[in-house]
Amino acid sequence: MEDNIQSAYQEEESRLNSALTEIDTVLEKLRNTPVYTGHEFTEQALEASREQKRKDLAKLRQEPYFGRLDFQGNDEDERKALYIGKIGADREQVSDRPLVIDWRAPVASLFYSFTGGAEPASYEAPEGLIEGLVYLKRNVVIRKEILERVADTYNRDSDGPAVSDEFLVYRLGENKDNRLRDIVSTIQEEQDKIIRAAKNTALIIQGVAGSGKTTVALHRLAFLLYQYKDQVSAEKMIIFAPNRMFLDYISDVLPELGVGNIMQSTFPDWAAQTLGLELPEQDATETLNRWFEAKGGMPEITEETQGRFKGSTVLMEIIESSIKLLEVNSVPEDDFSPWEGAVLRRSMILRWHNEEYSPYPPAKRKERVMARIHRWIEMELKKSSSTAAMKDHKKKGAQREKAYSAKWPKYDPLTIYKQIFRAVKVPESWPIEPSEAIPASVLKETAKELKKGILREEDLPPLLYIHYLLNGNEGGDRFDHVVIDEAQDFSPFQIAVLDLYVRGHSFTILGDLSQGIHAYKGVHAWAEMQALFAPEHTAYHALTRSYRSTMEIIEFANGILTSGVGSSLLAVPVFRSGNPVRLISYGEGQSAGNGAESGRIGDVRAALAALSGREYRTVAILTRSLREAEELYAVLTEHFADIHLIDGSMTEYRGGLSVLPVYLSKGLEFDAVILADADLDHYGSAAWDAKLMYVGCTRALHELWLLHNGGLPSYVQATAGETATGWPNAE
Ligand SMILES: Nc1ncnc2c1ncn2[C@@H]1O[C@H](COP(=O)(O)OP(=O)(O)OP(=O)(O)O)[C@@H](O)[C@H]1O
Repeated sequence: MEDNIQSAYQEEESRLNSALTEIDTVLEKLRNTPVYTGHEFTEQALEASREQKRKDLAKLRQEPYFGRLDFQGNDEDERKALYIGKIGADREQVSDRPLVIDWRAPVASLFYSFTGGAEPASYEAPEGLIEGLVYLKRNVVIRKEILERVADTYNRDSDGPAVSDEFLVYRLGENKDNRLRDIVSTIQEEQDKIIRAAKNTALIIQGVAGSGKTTVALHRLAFLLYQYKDQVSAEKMIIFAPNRMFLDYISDVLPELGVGNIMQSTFPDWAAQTLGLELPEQDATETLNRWFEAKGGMPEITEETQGRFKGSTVLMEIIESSIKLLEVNSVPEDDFSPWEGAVLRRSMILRWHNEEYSPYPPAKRKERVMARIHRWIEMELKKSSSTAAMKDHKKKGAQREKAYSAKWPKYDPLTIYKQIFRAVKVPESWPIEPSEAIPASVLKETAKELKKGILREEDLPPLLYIHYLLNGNEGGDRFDHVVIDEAQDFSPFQIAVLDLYVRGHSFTILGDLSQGIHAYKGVHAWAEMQALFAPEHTAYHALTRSYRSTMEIIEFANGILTSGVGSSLLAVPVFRSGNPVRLISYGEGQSAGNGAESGRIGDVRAALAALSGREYRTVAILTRSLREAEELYAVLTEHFADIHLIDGSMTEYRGGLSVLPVYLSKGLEFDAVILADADLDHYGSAAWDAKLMYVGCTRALHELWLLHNGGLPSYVQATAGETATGWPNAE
C-alpha cells in the first residue's frame, strides 16, 4: 500500500513538472508577443484574448489541476488520464486531450457523478451520450506549484467498488478562515446535479444546514457562464443574500472560480434602486428587534400577519385589479379646452389612450397622450388670429395643460400603495377601494405606518409590482439568472416580482425550512413558491447530506429538529468524528469563586479562552438577543483584544473571535461555537425557538459548547445522552 502511494506520488510529481514546463513554454510565447496598442478592432480583440490567456495561465501555474480521472470510452482503444482543473488549458502541440480540462466541461462531470462500481459510466456530451469505464479517480493537492498530496478515491484495479469519502473528510477537517471557499475538488454527486441543471428552470432546493447550498449556487453560476457562454453574461446575473456582511463572506468564491462581475445584492437594496427610493437604514434591524427581542417569545404568526399577507399573491391580485380599474378610468371626464374656442374632444383623447397607445403601460401611456395633446395645442396655436392672441393662448394653454394632467391619477408607486391602504385621501373619481380581502388589522397598521413614512421590507414587493405594472420593465433589460440564498425568508410575492425581471424563469432558489426563523414573512412550504411556476418550468431538489459539522454536532442538531422543530428533514452526516457536544451549567467549576466574574459571564469568558486556545481560526459566541451580545462584548473586549461584535449593520465579516445574536449567524460558519444561554429562560418550547437553536448549533464545524443556567428546553434534553457534560478538565 505504502509503495502504491509512493509510486502514485512520483508519477504525479513527474506529470506536474511536465505540465508546468508546458505552461511555461506557452506563457513565454505569449509574453514575447508584442502587445497590440493600435486601433484595428480585430487585432484589439485578439490582444484582449491573449491578455486573458496570460492571466489564466499565470493563475493556472499555481494550481494547474486538482483531479485525475482515467477513462476509456467504449469507442476508444486505450484509457486516457484526464486532468481536471479550475480553468481549462490546451496543449502546446495538437493532442487528443487538453493539458487541463475545465471542471465544467461535459467529460469532467464524470469526476463528480461517478460513485464507483464495476458498471460502465456515462456522461452527456454535445455529440450524445458517451459510455465507458472509469479506471481511476484521484485527488491531487497542488499549492503554489508544489504537489502536496495524492489520494485515490477509486481504483478499479485495487479498490473496493465504491468511491471513498477519505479525501472529502480530510478537506472538511480543515479549519476555516473568514471566507467561504470553492469546493471544485470535492463536489458531490447530489450537488453536481444541481450545478449542471438546465438554465431555464426555477430550481427550488431544500437543503439541510451545511449541505452546501450557498456554495453550490455559486458553482452553478460559474457553470452557467461556461455552458451557456453565448446566451448569458456575468453582468446580467445576480445573487440575493440576506445582508451585506454575508455577501462579503461569500465574495471570494466566484473570483476563485475565475468568474467576475456577477451582481450581488440584498433584496431591499435592489428594490430601492429599482424604485428610485431611499430606504431608511435602520429598517431591517428594527424589524429584527421587533421579532427577536420580544419578551415572552415570538408573537403568533397567521396569514394575517403583516409580512405573511404582504408576501402573498392575494395582495398581488388586489394590486393588479386596482391598477386595471385606475387605468380604465384614468382619462379625465371632460373635453380638453386650452382656451375659449379650442376644444379637443374626450372621445379623441380616449381613442389615443385606448387604441393607439394601448400597448404601453399606464404611466407611459399617459406620457404619450399628454405629449400628443401638447402637439395638438401647438397646431392650434398656429391658427391664432394675431400675435397677441397667440401669446395669450400660449399662456392659457400651458396652464390648462398642466391642470388637465393633474386630473389624471398620480402614477407613482408609493402614492398608489398608500391609496390602496387608505393612508392618503383618494380622489372620488379614482376607483381605488380598500379591498375587503385586506385584513382589517393589516389595513390599519399599514396606514398608520405609511402616514409616519415608515416603509418595511415587506412593503417592497408590492411597491415593485405597482412600479412594474405602471411602467413596464423600464430599462428593458432582464437578468439572465437569479440566485436567491436563504430563500425560506423570501415570500412568494417577492419571487413573483423577480420573475418579471428574469428571462426564462432562470432561478436557483435555495433554503432550509428548518431554519425558517423569519416565518413572519417567509414561506412555510416550498409548494408556495412552486405554485408560481408552470410545472415544466420548475424543479425541486433536496440536499440531505451535511458537510459542515462533525457527526456529533449533526446528530445533536438532528435531535433538535425531531423533538423541537417537528421536522423530518434530518441531516445525514459525512463520516467525520470530533469531540462530543458539550453542555455546561453556569457556575459549576471553571469560574466558581472568581469574584465579580463568577457564573455566567465568567463561564462564557472561560469557554472562549479554552476554545480560542485550540487551533481554531474562527470562534463565535451566539446569544439569544442583540442586547445580550452587546453586553457580553463590552466585558469580553477587555480580555480578548481582537474580538468583534456583529450587530446587523456590518458590511464586512472579519472572522477570528465574534459575538453575535443567533439570528444574525445564519449562513455563516465557525470552527467552534459557544451557544450562550441555551436555557429555558432564553429558548422556549415553541418550534420557532427550536429553529433558532438549530441555526445556532449548525454553525459549528468542529466544536459546539452550550452554556446554560440548568433549565434546558426539552428538545435539548431529549438529545443530551450523546453529549459531554461540564468542563473538559473536570471530567
Ligand atoms: N462537496 C463539498 N466538499 C467540501 N466541502 C463542502 C462541500 N459541500 C459543502 N462543503 C462545505 O460545507 C460548508 C457548508 O456549506 P454552505 O455554507 O454552502 O452550506 P449551506 O447549505 O448554505 O449552509 P446553511 O444553510 O447552514 O447556511 C462549507 O464550509 C462548505 O465549504
